[in-house]
Amino acid sequence: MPVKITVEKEEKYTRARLGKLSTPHGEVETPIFMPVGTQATVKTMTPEEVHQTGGRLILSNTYHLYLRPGHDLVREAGGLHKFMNWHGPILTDSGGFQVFSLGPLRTITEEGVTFRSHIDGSKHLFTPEKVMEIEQALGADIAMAFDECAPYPCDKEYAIAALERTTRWAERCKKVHNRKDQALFGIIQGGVFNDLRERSAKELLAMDFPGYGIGGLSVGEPKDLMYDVLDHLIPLMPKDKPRYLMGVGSPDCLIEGVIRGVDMFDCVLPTRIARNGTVFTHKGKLTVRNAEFARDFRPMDEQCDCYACQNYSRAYIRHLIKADEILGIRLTTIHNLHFIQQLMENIKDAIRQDRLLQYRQEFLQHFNLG
Ligand SMILES: CNc1nc2cc3c(=O)[nH]c(N)nc3c(CCO)c2[nH]1
Ligand SMILES: [Zn+2]
Repeated sequence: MPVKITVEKEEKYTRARLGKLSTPHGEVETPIFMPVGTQATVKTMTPEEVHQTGGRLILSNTYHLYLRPGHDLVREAGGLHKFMNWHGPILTDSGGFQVFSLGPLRTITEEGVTFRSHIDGSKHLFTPEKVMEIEQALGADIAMAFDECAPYPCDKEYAIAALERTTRWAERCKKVHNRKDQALFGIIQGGVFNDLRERSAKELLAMDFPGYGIGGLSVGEPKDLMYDVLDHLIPLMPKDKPRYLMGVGSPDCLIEGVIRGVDMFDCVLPTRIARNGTVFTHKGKLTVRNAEFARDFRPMDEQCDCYACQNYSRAYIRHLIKADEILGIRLTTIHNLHFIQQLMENIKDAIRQDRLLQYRQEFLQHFNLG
């Protein structure tokens, strides 16, 4: 069993749980936030900085690495861990989401998805079998099955067709996946329809994957709708397998997801907004590039002990960003990754003390959303 979760403690008043996820590249604590390293790098960070800010398990993308530099090259390099010098666990997404977000540039058939590269417009076909070949060549510890992520909103017929295809494609992935040191996770679909979610879960649970992604969410649906899907779905999932809510999320969604029993998260938000000069602080979001901070010599977040907040002022970081100096977005990225990982540490502490609902209250009080 290359990947296994051991639940250490269930929080008394919620479905939250503290766990250990063991993988061929080491053991990590859950709940866990995975920084996104789409093209085999967490943008602007060295692996040491990703680790320093609290990152332990990172995500990379099959779609992007297949197109550039190519999975054969990564295999020749000795696999993704060696290629990018990250020696902790890695998870690769299957491209299910990426090719579907390509919109008109792609065509879905039972065989797979034909799409045009966003890089040079060349034509490609992703089938479940092809995606498994790519993910096995990349060599991540966890490989996601090739799925069809239905958009939001979509009518029930569309969600049914996408769910049924996702189940058939999951079978095809399982049939050809044979890398023993890599865990294949199924992905539950079903849109925002609880009866379809139940059906997708049942069909995929019957295939006995070692872990499950919860797909088709964080695609523009209202947060309350996402929470409602989780409230209905998670009780149907086995307690001894990891639950990975794909593409989530913002600080409030991380807390709400943990409360509902989610173990794993990934989201580009912290690193993406950092590159736009916006950071999370204990008092909400702050866009440090704004003129109001030109002569503000305080740290970005006065309660933060990250490298950026301990050594640099808002004025300096704003100056760097305005001057297009790369150090600027490196510092905002260091801070945002540290902030999110610190939030996960606080959440784990709250689970240990059975006070996660109080922690939610305390955190959301100051952290004005938006
Ligand atoms: C940002 N929101 C989001 N929703 C997602 C939904 C899916 C999904 O349904 N399937 C797959 N394979 N990946 C997904 C990803 C990429 C990973 O972050 C998503 N990302
Ligand atoms: Zn900081």
